[in-house]
Amino acid sequence: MKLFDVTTVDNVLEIMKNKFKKDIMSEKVSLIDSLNRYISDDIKSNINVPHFRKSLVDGYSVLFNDVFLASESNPVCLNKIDESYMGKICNTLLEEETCVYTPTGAMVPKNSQGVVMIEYCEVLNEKEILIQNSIAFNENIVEVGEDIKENEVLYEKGHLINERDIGVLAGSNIKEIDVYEKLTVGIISTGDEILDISEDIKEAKIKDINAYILYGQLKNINLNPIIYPSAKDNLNDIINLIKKALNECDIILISGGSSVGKKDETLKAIESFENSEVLVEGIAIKPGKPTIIANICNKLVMGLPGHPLSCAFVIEAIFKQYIKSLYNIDKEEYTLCEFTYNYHKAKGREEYLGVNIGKKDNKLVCVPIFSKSSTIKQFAKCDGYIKIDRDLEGIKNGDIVKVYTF
Ligand SMILES: Nc1nc2c(c(=O)[nH]1)N[C@H]1C(S)=C(S)[C@@H](COP(=O)(O)OP(=O)(O)OC[C@H]3O[C@@H](n4cnc5c(N)ncnc54)[C@H](O)[C@@H]3O)O[C@H]1N2
Ligand code: MOO
Repeated sequence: MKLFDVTTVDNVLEIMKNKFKKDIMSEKVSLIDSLNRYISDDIKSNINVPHFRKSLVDGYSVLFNDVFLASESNPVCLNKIDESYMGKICNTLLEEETCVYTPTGAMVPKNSQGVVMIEYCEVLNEKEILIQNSIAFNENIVEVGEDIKENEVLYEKGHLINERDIGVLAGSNIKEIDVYEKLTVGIISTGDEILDISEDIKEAKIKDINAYILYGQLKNINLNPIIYPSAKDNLNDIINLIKKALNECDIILISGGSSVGKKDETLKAIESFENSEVLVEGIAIKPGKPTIIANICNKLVMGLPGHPLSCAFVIEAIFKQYIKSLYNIDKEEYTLCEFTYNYHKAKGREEYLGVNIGKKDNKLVCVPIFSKSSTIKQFAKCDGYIKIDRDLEGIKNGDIVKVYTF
């Protein structure tokens, strides 16, 4: 009976980083195409945002001394000398006892010392406005560069651009971004029981989950995933698909068949290649132990466990770390939370546990979400996961843990 000779996570990462070093080139993409890409250079703002003083509300620009005593019972009458228009320069300067109508977002007069909201103003006629409320100095004015300063470093090299970032970049007049080139990753699901997306459920067959989760996980980290049609548990089928993927991809991920069952063909398929080398056969992690790491023609080929939860965790905890190392990113991103459960684990394997984050007594807390490795719904609902060190025997209620959020 074959038993796995498992390798620790640190050793696995060392092997991957040494064997599959790559110089990742940089390319320029349009702002919209920079979503979910790692930037290959720092990005600075071209401009101040806003680049002109503007009003936060619909109201009247005023001088502070004119209105600071104004109230409903003691209103102040000001002369309306102009209006500011959206998108236009306002050159008018305020003088004592004057005001300028300023809609939300329009430029305020250069010497404006605040904007009184229209709700607190009564229009007596075209020229006279009754101000019925005071304001603080410069209230309701957005100052030049208040949001973003010209030349401010917005994002550092290695940052992954998200949906909010592209808004920041658009507002900062950035049109093109330097990002790391995408590596192409082939996804091959294996198993007699696996149905492709177009096939309906029949017999004891199941729909392919792994290919789709893998696709999403890879897409989110600057990679170009290709889903190949699934392969039966047939050595030749798997070999042929690997050959095709070797021609088209930089990395190949094969899910299923990495364990010890009699139909588990991934290892045999890998070993059938002349230029192949199996580097890791089993990792000291839970879930995800039956993971294979191999080299075929100097390309990384991973045999991932078929169970969806295990497959997804190997990508989160191992593969993503390797990919980040290619972009020279060593920053760990996590949220510290108090663990609210007494969890026991066996020593010897690093363990990953999905968690949900909540708040208790103004503290961030997390609760573990338990599910079998064959399931996926609970995992999809987790806010993130924690890693429990190989040598620990568990975590106690009240311990502070790092939550790696999704
Ligand atoms: N006797 C033992 N049995 C198992 C062991 C073991 O050590 N001894 N390890 C278990 C662990 S842990 C895992 S994880 C799985 C890994 O199995 P394989 O990688 O060989 O994968 P399969 O046997 O092909 O499939 C396992 C399971 O996952 C389902 N599956 C496979 N591919 C997909 C897919 N693309 N989408 C959705 N579900 C998929 C498959 O139908 C099976 O139910 O082995 C344990 N067994
Ligand atoms: O380790 Mo398996 O990878 O738990 O299901």
